[in-house]
Amino acid sequence: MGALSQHPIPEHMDSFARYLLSSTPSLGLSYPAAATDYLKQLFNLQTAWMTPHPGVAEGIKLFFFGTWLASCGLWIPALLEVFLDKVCVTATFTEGNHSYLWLKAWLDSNQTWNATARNVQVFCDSLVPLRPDPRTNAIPTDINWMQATYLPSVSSYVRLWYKWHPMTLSRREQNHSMAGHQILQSTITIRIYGAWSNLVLTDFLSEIQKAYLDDQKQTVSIYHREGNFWVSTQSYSRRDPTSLVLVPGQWEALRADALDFLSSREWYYERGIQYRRGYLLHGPPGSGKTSLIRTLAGALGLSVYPLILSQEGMDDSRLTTLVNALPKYCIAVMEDIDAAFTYSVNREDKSSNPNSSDATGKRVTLSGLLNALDGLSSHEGRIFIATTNKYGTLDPALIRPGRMDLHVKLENASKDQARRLFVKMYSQTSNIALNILDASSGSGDSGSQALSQLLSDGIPAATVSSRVVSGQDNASYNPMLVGMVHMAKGRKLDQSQLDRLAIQFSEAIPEGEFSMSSIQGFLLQHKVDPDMAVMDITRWVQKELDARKTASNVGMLPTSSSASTSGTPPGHQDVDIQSGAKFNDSKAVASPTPPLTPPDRTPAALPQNSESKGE
Ligand SMILES: Nc1ncnc2c1ncn2[C@@H]1O[C@H](COP(=O)(O)OP(=O)(O)OP(=O)(O)O)[C@@H](O)[C@H]1O
Repeated sequence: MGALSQHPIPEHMDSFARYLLSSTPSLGLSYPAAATDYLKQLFNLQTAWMTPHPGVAEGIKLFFFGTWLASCGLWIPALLEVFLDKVCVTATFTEGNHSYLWLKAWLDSNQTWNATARNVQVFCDSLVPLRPDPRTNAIPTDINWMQATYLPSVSSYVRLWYKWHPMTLSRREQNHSMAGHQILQSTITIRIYGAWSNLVLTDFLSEIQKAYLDDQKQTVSIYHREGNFWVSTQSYSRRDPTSLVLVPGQWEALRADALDFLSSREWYYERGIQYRRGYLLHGPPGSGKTSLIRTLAGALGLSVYPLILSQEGMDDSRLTTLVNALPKYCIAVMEDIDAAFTYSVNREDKSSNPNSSDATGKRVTLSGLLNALDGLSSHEGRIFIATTNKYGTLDPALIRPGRMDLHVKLENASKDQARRLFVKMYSQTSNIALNILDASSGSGDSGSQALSQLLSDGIPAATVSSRVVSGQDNASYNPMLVGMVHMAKGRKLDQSQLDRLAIQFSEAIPEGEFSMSSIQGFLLQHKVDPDMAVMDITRWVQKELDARKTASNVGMLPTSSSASTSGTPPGHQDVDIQSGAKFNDSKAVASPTPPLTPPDRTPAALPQNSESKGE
């Protein structure tokens, strides 16, 4: 304590002690003697403690400075965030969500981005629409050309401009668990600077959505099931509706009905009717059911969601989950709906077939399917399309109006369809593909070199083609190529020559005997040689009919392919989508100028809410 007395009591402490003693008489101290001593000791003790070794004092200062700096590291970014929140808009786009595809389509079509992109990850996709080459500003014409698209590299920043606003993009990737699978999920965050209101983001979103929709006009996306989710896995170029050779008016009527449905949301809401539409496409194999769905999806600009009812692991509850997870405005497809149930698709037939469940013991039941189709969730703009080759076996409850509103019957090729398919195949616009392996050029890949070799061996193109495909080979002829060879450009036909050959061709095709796909297959064998196709058709038809007769004799095939079509399910009449006449009446359908009445909204075509499901 001796050291403590070295420190003189400061003036202000003295006055403070006086004040303290006057205000706290309970301490029982009298100033100055005892109290002064007491305070002196107290003060000296304190100052001694606060006057450590100079090195320690510096350390303490350093400690406080470090703490201050560290707190700056916390509050400066927080303050910056508050500031940026005021002047920037930040938005995140996660892979798997539609908005991510919008952003990607916008980036793909953004010329500044494509011309200035650095530090990027490159993707190559043959189905992305071709963009002009930034160097030449021209669309690449080489048909092997695949469009490269860029995304910012992971963890890098990219700077762009959006309508006079600086913008940054950054991309992250994270492992994400989905239905037991680890999926690498990418997230892109954009920040638009100088955006005082959210309107800039609204503008941006509508711009990127438009870019996506513009792309979608050229391709159709197909989604697939991953557990209980839908993921986009594929896209394909839209099919030109004119390449689909149907009964006149059939395509136009179906398309008009679907377009009218898509623009009739209010109509459905006002009447309290589920805003959904169902189409049932039925007809023999190869009559174009799948092609029609794809073409329709392209024409409507909707994505396709296949509901594969017989897929392993699919049961009622999963089906309902998947149907509920469908987005607004899409096409859900149930192909070969009859095959979903290995027993008859009829509620009366309750015989439980031991083969009817998959290895997991799960399967979809008819009641489950009906419940999923009717569903409690909103069906906002969904189009359900089912296909079948066995129309007659389907349960009436499944295909009644309200579930399957329009039944579209596709048939084996008529003479008229065969003629139009021929014209389509050999019209000059389709010669584009024929230039790929132009043997006469002698240049190019090994395929065309092989063909050049054949030609230089003195075998005329048409001879090789026809000998290989027409089965005229004799023992001494050992073709080096089996199947259709693409020899050279086809003979150029003017319209009258083409029409004349097409009529000759169609006259050899028996009405309603062959599927469109088998005729297409035949024509593909002669794709550069229309004359040979006409010469060979009679032989081919006879061969096919003989083969059928043989097969039917051994009990493998019905004598006529028409027998394989379906019939009409009990209690149901087909609705002709054009005229309201029975769809079974092919003559009415084939009328060259079908009346295009408005899509049916007759009471019969609307859901019968009162009808119980799955009874
Ligand atoms: N009406 C048609 N017009 C043009 N091509 C057709 C037509 N029908 C079928 N094809 C062609 O035949 C092939 C098979 O057609 P698609 O798969 O659409 O038939 P499908 O009726 O769905 O057959 P399946 O019942 O066996 O699934 C396709 O290459 C398609 O282009």
